[in-house]
Amino acid sequence: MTSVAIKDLCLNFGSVKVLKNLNIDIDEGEFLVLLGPSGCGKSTLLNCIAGLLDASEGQIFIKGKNVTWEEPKDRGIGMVFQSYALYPQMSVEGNLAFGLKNARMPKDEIAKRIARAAEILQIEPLLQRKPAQLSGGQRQRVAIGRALVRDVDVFLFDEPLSNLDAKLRAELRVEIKRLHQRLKNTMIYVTHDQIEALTLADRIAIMRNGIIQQLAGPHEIYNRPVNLYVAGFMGSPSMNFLHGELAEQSGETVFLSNGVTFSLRGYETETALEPGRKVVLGVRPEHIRVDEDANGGETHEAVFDIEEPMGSDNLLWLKYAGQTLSVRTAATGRYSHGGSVRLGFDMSVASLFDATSELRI
Ligand SMILES: Nc1ncnc2c1ncn2[C@@H]1O[C@H](COP(=O)(O)OP(=O)(O)OP(=O)(O)O)[C@@H](O)[C@H]1O
Repeated sequence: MTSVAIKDLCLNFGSVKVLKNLNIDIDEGEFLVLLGPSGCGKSTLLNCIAGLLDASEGQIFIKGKNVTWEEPKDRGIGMVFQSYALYPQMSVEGNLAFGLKNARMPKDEIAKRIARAAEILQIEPLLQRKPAQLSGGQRQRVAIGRALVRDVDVFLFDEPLSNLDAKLRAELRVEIKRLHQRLKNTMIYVTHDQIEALTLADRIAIMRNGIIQQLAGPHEIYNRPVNLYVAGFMGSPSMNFLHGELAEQSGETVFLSNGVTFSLRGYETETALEPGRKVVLGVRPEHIRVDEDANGGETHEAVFDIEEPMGSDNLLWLKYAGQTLSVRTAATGRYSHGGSVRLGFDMSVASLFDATSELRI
């Protein structure tokens, strides 16, 4: 069943169109991540769903009810902000109880809900402390608790982990995933961190300039990006892009780039690969094999520039066909600047894009 439906949603700030005709159906219990660069409209979309901003056009439905003009408190949503938004003069317990007291909930029900949230989030020992006496991670847990006690259908998170250091961010990320598995609420989560998006999401909506570029599962987005933008945005370091054109040689379609020929054997597409078409070949750093691993099939000689050890593996930066390539490999310390490295490209996991439309072929 659909939990949140966004229909033809537009939002303008004066003459600036920030959200452009968005349509999304979010299933009950789904974890949807809104991902994109700063300024693409993620928070604006979340705020529209929350009712903190009014839509300029279109409608928002939550559990089948049109909530486009409902007050935030009547939408059945709980929101968690990056800034925690806790009341500094109140204890953790006071912060958790505040909204419920305002809604005139009976005391014993409030106590029951706080006890449950505190148990789920493991903040029982902190209930009498003030926010200033908590670490960043503990504060964010309390902020999540405040949404939890409201017993809402939909949780909205606006970059909840951005203020935390890397280690804590990774820990809380796992806790949020666990929380979702336990509660099975619908969650909509804004971030610009692609690791958070890939690890948490059932589906990711990649946004750019107020438009959704691709809405799909993490595997699909990473492996079959619909256009050059999504391909370049997901993955660190970015997918390698080689510019060139399609050609036919000995009855086979090949890719030519700066005088180098690549066989496209293994590349799956339903589109005709017409010779002469200008294209961009995209290959992820982990999909290029080096040296002995590259044996078998077509190989290419690239020139080694530098190596970046990443702990679990290494990044090699190479020059090939006048372009820079990054390659992720277990091999280390073997190469010297200017030396040659043999490469094998696996076309079954590569991406081809039309150079003009930038769409996947
Ligand atoms: N109140 C406002 N008035 C005018 N323009 C605004 C207002 N709020 C946001 N914007 C603009 O709308 C665009 C989208 O902003 P939004 O905060 O939704 O982006 P975002 O993707 O969440 O970015 P970030 O990750 O930096 O928070 C930006 O260009 C921003 O400058």
